[in-house]
Amino acid sequence: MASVSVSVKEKLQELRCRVSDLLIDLGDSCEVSDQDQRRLCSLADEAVKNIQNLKNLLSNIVAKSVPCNLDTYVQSTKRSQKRKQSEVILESDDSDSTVDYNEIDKDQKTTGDTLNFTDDVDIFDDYNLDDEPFAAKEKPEDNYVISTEEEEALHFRDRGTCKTVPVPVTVIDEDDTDQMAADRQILSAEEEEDFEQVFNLQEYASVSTTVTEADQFDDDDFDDDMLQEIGQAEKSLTGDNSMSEPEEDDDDDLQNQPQDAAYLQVLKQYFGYSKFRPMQWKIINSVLNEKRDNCVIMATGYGKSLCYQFPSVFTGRTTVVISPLISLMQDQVLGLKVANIDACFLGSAQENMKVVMENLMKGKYRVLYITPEFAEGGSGVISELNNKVGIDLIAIDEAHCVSQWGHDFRAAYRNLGKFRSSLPSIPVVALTATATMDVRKDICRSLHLKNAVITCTGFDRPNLFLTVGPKMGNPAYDLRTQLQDSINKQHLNGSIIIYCPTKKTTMDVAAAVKGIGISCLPYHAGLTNANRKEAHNQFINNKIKVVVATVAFGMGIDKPDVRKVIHYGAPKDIESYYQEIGRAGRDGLPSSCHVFYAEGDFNTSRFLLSKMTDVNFKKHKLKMLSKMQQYLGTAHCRRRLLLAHFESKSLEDIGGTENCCDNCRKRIENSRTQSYYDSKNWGIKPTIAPDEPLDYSKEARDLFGAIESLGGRFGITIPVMFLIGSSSQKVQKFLKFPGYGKGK
Ligand SMILES: Nc1ncnc2c1ncn2[C@@H]1O[C@H](COP(=O)(O)OP(=O)(O)OP(=O)(O)O)[C@@H](O)[C@H]1O
Repeated sequence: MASVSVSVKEKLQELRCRVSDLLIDLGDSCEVSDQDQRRLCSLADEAVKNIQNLKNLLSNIVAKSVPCNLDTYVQSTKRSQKRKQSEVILESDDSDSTVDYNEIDKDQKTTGDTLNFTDDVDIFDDYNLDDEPFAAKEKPEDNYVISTEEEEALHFRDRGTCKTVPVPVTVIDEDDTDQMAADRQILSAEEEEDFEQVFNLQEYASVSTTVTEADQFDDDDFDDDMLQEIGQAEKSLTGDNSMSEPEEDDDDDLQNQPQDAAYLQVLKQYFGYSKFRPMQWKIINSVLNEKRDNCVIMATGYGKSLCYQFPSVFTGRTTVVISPLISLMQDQVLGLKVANIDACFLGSAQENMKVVMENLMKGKYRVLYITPEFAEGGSGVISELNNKVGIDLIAIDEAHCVSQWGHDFRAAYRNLGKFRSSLPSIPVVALTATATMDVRKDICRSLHLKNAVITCTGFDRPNLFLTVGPKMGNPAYDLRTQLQDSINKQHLNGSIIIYCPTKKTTMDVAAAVKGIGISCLPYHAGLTNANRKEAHNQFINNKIKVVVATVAFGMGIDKPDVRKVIHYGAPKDIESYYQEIGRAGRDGLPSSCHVFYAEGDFNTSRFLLSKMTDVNFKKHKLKMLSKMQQYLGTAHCRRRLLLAHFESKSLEDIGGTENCCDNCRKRIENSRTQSYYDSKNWGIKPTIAPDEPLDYSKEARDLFGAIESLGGRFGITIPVMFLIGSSSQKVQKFLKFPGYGKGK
């Protein structure tokens, strides 16, 4: 008998990756011959049979050892690596990239050794979460043991009951072997964000079964009423091209600034700001002087960090910050140290843990960062800190992770309510940039906030210009216009992030960008830690102006001069999109956000959703997906559509200007043309009505009619020539066919 090894799970993971890649490729493919269709079908049938065999085998193994539902087990292989992990292979080449288990050090394990988890081995908080934005991580359960035969069979070897299993290996592209080897080397890179969607869905699905009726809600879609309201607001604003200013620092009334100059002095001395932004002081005051809980929803880049960093710098006590990412915490600690504020984090990447703990208890640090997993088991440390030094507040950053209905659910966040209850006298401040009404309620309820002050600054980022365009599938061709500035000028003023949905697209797009003469680097979880750090540093330090990345890149990026965020492929949902474009224009200067998309971009998501068993959750995710589709396809103001997801208030004052979005700009230009025609009394109408979406249904019907009439044998050119009644030789033989010249 042998413990089930990481490589078994990796194989399963690879299998999942291959299948998902195939689906993505399929989404983009256009024409497949009948013969190829048949071959594909028979290969797919064969693969399905083999997967069934694999499931049966796993079923036997699992039934012997761990009582769990097989489907859940197979589908959540990735999560299982953390939850039921029995071995971890120690890394050799890049200590940063791997697990830093104190327990391993003690046992003096060496590279290549395996570590069997037992109850005494506490791996809490020991994953490097750098690349695992919101991976659920839980204390592993006991080992379970499988036979050598079973394990070998799981390695897809031709043995025993598993004779038919080898097929998945043949599906792996040779080109991908390096990539997979890289994936194997780094435990944290297993969290491949290409499949984040799959895992999130599965995790949601498994968790959502525990949702009580009270937890469920009906999320409003962008229904007709809402679109009508948006349309009316647009009409009322047509012609107004003044740029609405962000509600920003100008508001200097008494409520926004402290009476006592001592606060402003600390603000200046440590943070370098001469005044608080609106709402910052209100939150700080309610924590420091009223000891109130707070739920803070602030637009991206508004200044949430100061709200929790300031209090303990002022009092000389400590603030505990719970944050989802080690890299984010490392950046923040570094930033604070530069400002001469002592800070630390407790987690795997912390060296000299003993010294840090001693200093912590002596009151050296103003800000202590921990992960939610640490909080789960670390309330003892925190209450000791409170007794010895005093804690001003517990801040829960990215608090939307607490909600299953948000876009980045993380299981350990769900347990922070218990952590909070164990320290009832310390005020809690939950902060996020993206929370709908229901997510806000979920945050307050799950974190057990008491009589919380709710602050919402509004979500609008008026300096971001929003546009959408078709994705033709050739990145170099598609991106050329968007990157024109960079091509023309040697030194682009500001930086660009290009987001792609998969690792493969990331590499393709990066190659295309390089091909058109712009230096850039890719960033995704399949690269080594060193490569990712390199890309990150070069981007932050302006050595490269363009980074092409999956969504793994960006959380905590506070680069002020990102001038463009481009999505090459539809974003996952509105909330993720809002968060991702939040990295543009943080200095408040005009910046733009463009999405290239094609209808097929949603195919994979739809397919995955169709497999979900939890009806309510599936419904919710489908709504989120269709909202994103509506955003991309709308002829109305995109900004209002985007904000309508978060705001319940009237959107009349928002957007509608030339600098708002492509649709508003078009509408204003058209209305100008209309006025011009009117002033000339020419009686000619512009071809496009100023405030109405265009109806091309007749043209579409005619085109389909022409395609049908011609027997569906041609591309688009011949049917169009046929429709317009062309006299070209090419359509001469079709003159008598029904529909010829119908579109003249
Ligand atoms: N009172 C202030 N005056 C001037 N600048 C400020 C003030 N407070 C914060 N900032 C600046 O605002 C920027 C954004 O701050 P911060 O990173 O805290 O935003 P955030 O709300 O956490 O954004 P995100 O949700 O996108 O991470 C930083 O560059 C910070 O220096």
